[in-house]
Amino acid sequence: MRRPQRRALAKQSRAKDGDEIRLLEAWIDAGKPLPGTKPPPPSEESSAANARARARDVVAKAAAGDYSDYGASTRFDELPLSKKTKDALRKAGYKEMSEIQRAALPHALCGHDVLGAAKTGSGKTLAFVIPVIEKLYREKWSQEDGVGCIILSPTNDLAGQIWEVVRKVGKHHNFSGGAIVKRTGIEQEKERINSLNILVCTPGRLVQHFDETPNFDCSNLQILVLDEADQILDKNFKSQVDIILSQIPKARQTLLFSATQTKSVKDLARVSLKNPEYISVHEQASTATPDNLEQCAMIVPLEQKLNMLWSFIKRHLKSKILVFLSSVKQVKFVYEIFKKLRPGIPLKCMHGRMKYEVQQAIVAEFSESTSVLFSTDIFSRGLDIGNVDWVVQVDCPESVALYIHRVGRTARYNKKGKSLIFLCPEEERMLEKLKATESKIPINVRKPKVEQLEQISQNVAAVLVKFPNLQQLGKRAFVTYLKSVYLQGDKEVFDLSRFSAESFAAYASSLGLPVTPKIRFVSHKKNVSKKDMKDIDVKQMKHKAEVIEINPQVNRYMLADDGPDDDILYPKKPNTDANIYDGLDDILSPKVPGTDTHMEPEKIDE
Ligand SMILES: Nc1ncnc2c1ncn2[C@@H]1O[C@H](COP(=O)(O)OP(=O)(O)OP(=O)(O)O)[C@@H](O)[C@H]1O
Repeated sequence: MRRPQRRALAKQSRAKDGDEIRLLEAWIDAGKPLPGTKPPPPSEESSAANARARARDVVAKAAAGDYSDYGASTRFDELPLSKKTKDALRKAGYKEMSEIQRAALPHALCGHDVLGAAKTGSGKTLAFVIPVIEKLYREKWSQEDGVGCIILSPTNDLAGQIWEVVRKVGKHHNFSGGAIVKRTGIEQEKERINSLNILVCTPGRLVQHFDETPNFDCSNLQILVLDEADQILDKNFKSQVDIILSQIPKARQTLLFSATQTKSVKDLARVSLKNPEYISVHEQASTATPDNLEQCAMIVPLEQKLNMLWSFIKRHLKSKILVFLSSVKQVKFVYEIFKKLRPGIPLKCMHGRMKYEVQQAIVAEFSESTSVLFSTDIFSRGLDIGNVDWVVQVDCPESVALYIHRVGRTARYNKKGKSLIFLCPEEERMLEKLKATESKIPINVRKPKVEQLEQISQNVAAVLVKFPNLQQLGKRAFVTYLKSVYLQGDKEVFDLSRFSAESFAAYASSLGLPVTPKIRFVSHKKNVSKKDMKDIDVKQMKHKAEVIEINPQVNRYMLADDGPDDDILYPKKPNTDANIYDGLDDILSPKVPGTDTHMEPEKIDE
């Protein structure tokens, strides 16, 4: 007897939806902002009761055919959104819109393409998630309609986080979807992917489906979203993004968001935006980083970095600290050594070679506890962890943009935060870049307090004697650090030839290593160029490597010592942890009904 009742309720709900959709469409059309317009500054703060009454009034007027210009709204409940979305937003505690949401939502809701830029932690995710949900709702999208929206993110972790926001905002709707983030279950996923309405994934994983999943069909796609758009459109993702763009319809809405937006016309031409709205809410701001962020830099010689980091942690035992290092080996080594030395605060580490589930567990633990998390750049963009007190950059970021994303893991959405960057004297050019007027980064340079610096290299050396496997790891950390400097494109900042042989020896000693690992620079007889190097079988070359010298002047490629293949130097590619694009680790998590990452189909409005 329950079934007919459920069916009747579903029918009733659909009829109700139909009425609401008609109202929303009329409202969106009648009150839509003109192209190129920005919202007026919000009027004087009114009381919460007034705001609620104003919102009720706006909705009642719309129902009576008197449509407001929602482009001036300050609250979510004043926008032409479905009741299901408004209820979910209210329950999640979202009432007032942030600047980027005020500016972008009215345009995105009425179907414009949007290119949105706003500082880190300013609420860009809701600015694209809400229009996605609303568009599919107004199109009466159902499972049978297949993939209606693709949201591309540069990493699995960020895809998972975006999916959680989609789930939260869409919880009263009937769409299916998921973050495509786990390798296991690909076969199961292939069977289901065509019935998912919203896919959140990295470009690499999506391409894998275009290649491997028979009948994978995106011909009905309504919206494409690129989060961290500047990164998705850069050269590392180019071939994957080109494949995706060739497989999806041109008649679609496209939303691009990032804290450091691409301005390259060539990049934008690739995504074929139609009369896009360029929304850059903080363009006139005096800083490119959050206002509540206090930033400082210290010039620290390479061999003092570990001492400095240790001393910093010891002086901030009650803080939540996120530490960026340049490679997986660095992260593992510093984590293992500090764990043995016990600074008096819980330590964690995260990098792209970990299983997605492990990463998720670490992120969850880190969100909830006072601790130190050592991480590669897998964590630098988009991830939203509450209450990070400090971001410490032990190794120099590859660009000013990456610096902005890394420090943006703290001081999120009106919260306060602090950041510290260690720069070697050889990398001072980066300091000039950060301090340049156009970078708009208010950074103070502080002198390290020598009296507060604890020298730990002897303790580290003692740990290495006790745990020989750590000695091997230390050696790898040394090699990969040099390798990462060598691989960086910006040679004004990253130039191994500026470091002396003595500083390498001192650095090795600071890592507790009894001797400086031998780094082999292969000077190829034929003077191989970087371009030609791509065609060389690096493994084969390794066996007959002509080891010459540590001489950064020669036109050379560096081969690591006799370690495993991942220490061989070869041109930078996507899908390596150093580059944070975890394409190879992209794994799909199938959205099986009943699992908690599935938007339940056919759920009736509560
Ligand atoms: N209108 C709002 N009211 C209250 N909190 C909000 C609002 N919008 C977003 N937030 C919160 O602000 C935090 C940052 O939001 P979000 O992750 O979307 O920032 P972002 O701009 O995408 O940052 P990034 O550039 O680092 O990716 C999140 O915890 C989110 O829940």
